[in-house]
Parts: sequence; structure tokens; C-alpha cells
Amino acid sequence: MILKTLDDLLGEGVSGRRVIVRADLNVPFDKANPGVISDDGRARAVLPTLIALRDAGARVIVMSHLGRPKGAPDPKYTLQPVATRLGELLGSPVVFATDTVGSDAAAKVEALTDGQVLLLENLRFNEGETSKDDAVRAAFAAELAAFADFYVDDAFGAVHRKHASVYDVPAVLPHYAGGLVIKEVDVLKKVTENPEQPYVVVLGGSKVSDKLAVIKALLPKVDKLLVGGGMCFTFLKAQGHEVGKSLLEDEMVATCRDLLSEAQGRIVLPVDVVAATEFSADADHVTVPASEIPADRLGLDIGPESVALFAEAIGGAKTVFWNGPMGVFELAPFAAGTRGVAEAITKIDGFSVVGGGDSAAAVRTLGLDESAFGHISTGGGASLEYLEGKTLPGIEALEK
Ligand SMILES: Nc1ncnc2c1ncn2[C@@H]1O[C@H](COP(=O)(O)OP(=O)(O)O)[C@@H](O)[C@H]1O
Ligand SMILES: O=C(OP(=O)(O)O)[C@H](O)COP(=O)(O)O
Repeated sequence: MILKTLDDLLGEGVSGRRVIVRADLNVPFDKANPGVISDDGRARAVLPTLIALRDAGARVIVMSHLGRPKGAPDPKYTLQPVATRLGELLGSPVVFATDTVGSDAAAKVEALTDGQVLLLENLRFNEGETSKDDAVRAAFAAELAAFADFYVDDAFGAVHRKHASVYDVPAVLPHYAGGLVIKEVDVLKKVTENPEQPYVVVLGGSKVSDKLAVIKALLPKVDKLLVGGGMCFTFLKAQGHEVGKSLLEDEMVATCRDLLSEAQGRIVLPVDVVAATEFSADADHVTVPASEIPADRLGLDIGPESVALFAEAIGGAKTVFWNGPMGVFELAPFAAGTRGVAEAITKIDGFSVVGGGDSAAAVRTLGLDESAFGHISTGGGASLEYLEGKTLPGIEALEK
């Protein structure tokens, strides 16, 4: 990667200068306790960058998205609790702006003193952040850029998004890659260029349509692609099975059918599923064959036979990449599939990468040994698209 890094910026001197940092503070919240962060790994991952800038006397403006609000303020997705947590981790309070580029943000940017850190409200409360219209994104980016002298991208988890804060702000400010982005790309580069065979990819989670697109590109590169989590039901439907009330992307069923035929047995699907009456920890649940999901139930985890099948494929691998929990691991009755697959990955005689906000959170909240994985990446979609060989908009913008 030929690009300027945070060290270059620190070398140029930042005392008294305003630096805007794109971070990925899209942390998971406790499903049972709204407002309580269940895993602060992504906030911890950006700390070295924030500390280095703070200690060098910069006036630090942090920006991030949280969840997928629809371009307007939505209290459900406020970054306020993240500002509080970030302050605790930094050991000094983080100022919070209640808007992103409005009057509160402008006043707080103006009032920043050397070494202070400010977090702007959720970028996605503004339609300019994710707009497909270049001019609309550029206009929002110009408002963000006006706050600062320099731009640092340390949001690896979002580098695959062609969004204003990722792609357009670096077009108008001197730009630098943070240490997290550099570290993540270094590891993934090795896996992309020369994965030791057999190479097994495990996919799950709930961002089904995003990740189905990646499968086609990854298929020729892998020995086996194991599909669990919310991803598997569109494939099961494509095989002709009914999936009840499970997560389903109806319009992708035909694509999945094509992928299954192209894969010639290399896509492995669950053979049993934990089917519940509703999306709740107290719901009645039974393990059923994947071909017999009752019409009034939804699959919330893969079953034990699937775990054994997946563990066997993983056990023979020299390289494993895993993104996306195998089930709704946040609810105890549906955590066994994720735990089983994660444990199998920790035992391989080879190199493993876990990617994704929720997958990394699962490793930690289920109490697995983090050191047993080769690398735990903060980005799921970002690392998948990197492995696919795509040029990522955030990296491209930094290289320009
Ligand atoms: N069968 C399922 N039905 C609905 N949601 C699921 C299912 N399996 C996993 N999930 C959910 O997927 C979410 C994580 O998906 P995703 O964002 O794609 O992963 P990551 O953040 O690791 O990239 C988790 O919150 C988990 O509860
Ligand atoms: O959580 C994220 O990605 P991931 O679930 O693929 O790890 C990133 O914060 C990107 O979020 P987005 O997929 O809503 O753009």
C-alpha cells in the first residue's frame, strides 16, 4: 500500500491543528438493555490512533456511523453512549455533538482545545453520507471537511462503503491511513495473495444480500464455503425446502440456485436447524432437519449435526476465514452453533481470520480464547470484499 500514514502526519506536527478521524464505532448493544454496549472492541481498536493524536496536542474530531438509520436523526441510533464509553477508555471525557454538521457540532469544533476529543453524532443521520448521488455526498463531505485541517481514516470496518466520510472527505483534505487500517490490510493481503490450501470460508450473520454478492467472487478461490446464520435460509429455499418465518431474501433465491450449481458441492449448508416460535430468548424451540422447518417457526441457529459437519470441514483446513455468527448468539438458547464453529476454528493447524463487528463480539462475549485466532478483524463486509480482490473505496481514496 502506497499511502501516507498517521506516523507521517505526526511527523509533520499536529499540535493545535484540527484532525478529523473516521472511526468505525458501530458497536453492538445489549439486546435486553437498550443503551448498554455489549462489546466495545471497535472502540478499543481505534484508541491507539486517538491517543497518539491527543498526546501530540491535536484537536481531534471523531466521526462514525452506528447501525443503519435512514438519513435522518433517529434516537435509537445515537452515538451518545459511545462517546461516554470512549471517554472512559481514553481516561479523559469525550465532548459529544448532538448533530453531525449542524450548529452544535460547529460550536463544539470551534471550542476544542489542544488534546481534546470530540465525537460527532451519527453520520447516517444525514442523507449525504450514504447518497448514491456524487454531488449530494460531496456537499456533505465539504461540510465535514470544513471542520478540520487533516483527515485520518481508521475505520477499517467501513472502507468498503463509498460514503461521504470514507470516500469524499479524503478527496478534499490531506489524508492519512490510521494504524488499524494499515494492520488489517497487511494481514488480509497475505490471506488474499497466498492462502495456504485447503482454504475454507465460513459465512453467516444477517446482512444476507450484501454477502451473497461476495460468494460468487469467492467461490473460485476456496475449497469449501460453509453457510450458516441468517444467510443459509435463502440457499435452503433454493434447494427446494420451505424455511417457515426464517430470514429470507426471496429475490435472491434464483441467484442462490445458480451458485449452488456452480459450486458443485463446495457450498455446504446446515443439515439441522434450531427453529423457534419467535425471535426471543424465551421462545419455544426445537431442533429439526433443515428440510423440515415448520411453517410457523424461524431458524435462529444451526443444529448440532451441522456443527459437526462444519467442524469436520474446518478441521482439515490450513486457512479459515469466518464472518457472520451461525445463529442469534446474543440469545443464550441460540448460541451453540456459533460457539461450536468458533471452537473448531480455534483448533486448526493453520491460519484463521475472524471478521465482523458481531463475529468478533461473539468470540469475546462467548468467552473464547482470542489468542487462538490468527487475526480478529474489525470488518466483516470490508474484509470479505478485500478477500474477493475488490478495490475498496476507502483504500482507493487514501491512495489518491
Ligand atoms: N438465523 C438468524 N436469523 C436472524 N439473525 C441472525 C441469524 N443468525 C445470526 N443472526 C444475526 O446476525 C447478526 C450479525 O450479522 P452480521 O452483521 O452480518 O455479522 P458481522 O457483524 O459479524 O459481520 C447477529 O446480530 C446475529 O444475531
Ligand atoms: O458493522 C459493519 O460491518 P460488518 O457487519 O460487515 O462487520 C460496519 O460498521 C459497516 O456497517 P454497514 O454494513 O452498515 O455499512
